[in-house]
Amino acid sequence: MTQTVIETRDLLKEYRGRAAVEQLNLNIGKGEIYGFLGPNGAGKTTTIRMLLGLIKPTSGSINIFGQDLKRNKLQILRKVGSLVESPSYYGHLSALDNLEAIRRILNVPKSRIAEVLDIVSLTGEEKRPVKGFSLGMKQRLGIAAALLGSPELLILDEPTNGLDPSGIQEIRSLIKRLPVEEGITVLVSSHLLSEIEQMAGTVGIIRAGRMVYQDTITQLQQQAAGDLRLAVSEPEEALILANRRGCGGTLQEGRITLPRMSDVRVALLIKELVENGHAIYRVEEHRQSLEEFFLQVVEGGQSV
Ligand SMILES: Nc1ncnc2c1ncn2[C@@H]1O[C@H](COP(=O)(O)OP(=O)(O)OP(=O)(O)O)[C@@H](O)[C@H]1O
Repeated sequence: MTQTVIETRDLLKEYRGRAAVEQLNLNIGKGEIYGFLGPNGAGKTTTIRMLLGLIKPTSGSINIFGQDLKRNKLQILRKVGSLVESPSYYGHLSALDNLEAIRRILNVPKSRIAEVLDIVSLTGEEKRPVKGFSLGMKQRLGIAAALLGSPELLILDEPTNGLDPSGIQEIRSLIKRLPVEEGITVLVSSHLLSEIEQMAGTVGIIRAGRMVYQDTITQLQQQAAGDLRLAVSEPEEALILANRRGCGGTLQEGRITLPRMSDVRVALLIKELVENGHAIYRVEEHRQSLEEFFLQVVEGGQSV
């Protein structure tokens, strides 16, 4: 069984009596890339700040590496790297000098700087002043800084915000390599499903402070898969036959619309329709795009 790295129970954070995060039960397994999705103001940053011990939950519990964050904060946070909001630097200093300042605080070997520069593909750029870096390079330097302490868990809050497509691509491929090459578990937040879809194995969708969906990307894709549409010669009679088989179909614009069902059931239904003299003109799967599904989830129109 996969080891759990982050587990929250009924996490609640209130600001002046108003819940920013409510009944949040996160479950993140070791070596996962967990995509934490939600529109602006949904409560992602508030959750992340609680996970990093930057703010205290109003109630509920946070377990990281199997330990209670409240009781073992320092011990836990020593193994966590993070990038929350834009990283801050000394612009006039080089990437190397910026990393060196953090290295001294963390008291890690000097050789670690070259390692993290290599991981984020900034080797060769380390002597340039950071103020001349592109936004994407600055973000990568922020990730390098977060990796200096050889964390087991990396928490990134909207790391691609404001980046151009090539910057987004660089960060994405960097994040994807981390569990495989460095054995790091990653929690990455975003408000864009398209971005998370391409790197995360599991997603948690938060809406108005509450988790409304938490499962694998594969499962999310299956949920988004739509219904089946049949164009047949005698739709009314065909629908009666299908519903006698418990298919739960309806008639829409002269076509039979059926909820998602297994390939075997589809084959049996078609066979039976043909045997009963129906001509089948078309069998179509109407797929909802993942983005449409996501919007339905975050706008509250879909129960998942
Ligand atoms: N310090 C605070 N005081 C009062 N309300 C706050 C505070 N911090 C956050 N909130 C409120 O909590 C809710 C969640 O905010 P949060 O920043 O966690 O959302 P988010 O999902 O990270 O969104 P964004 O992507 O815009 O940062 C919002 O309604 C916000 O106004």
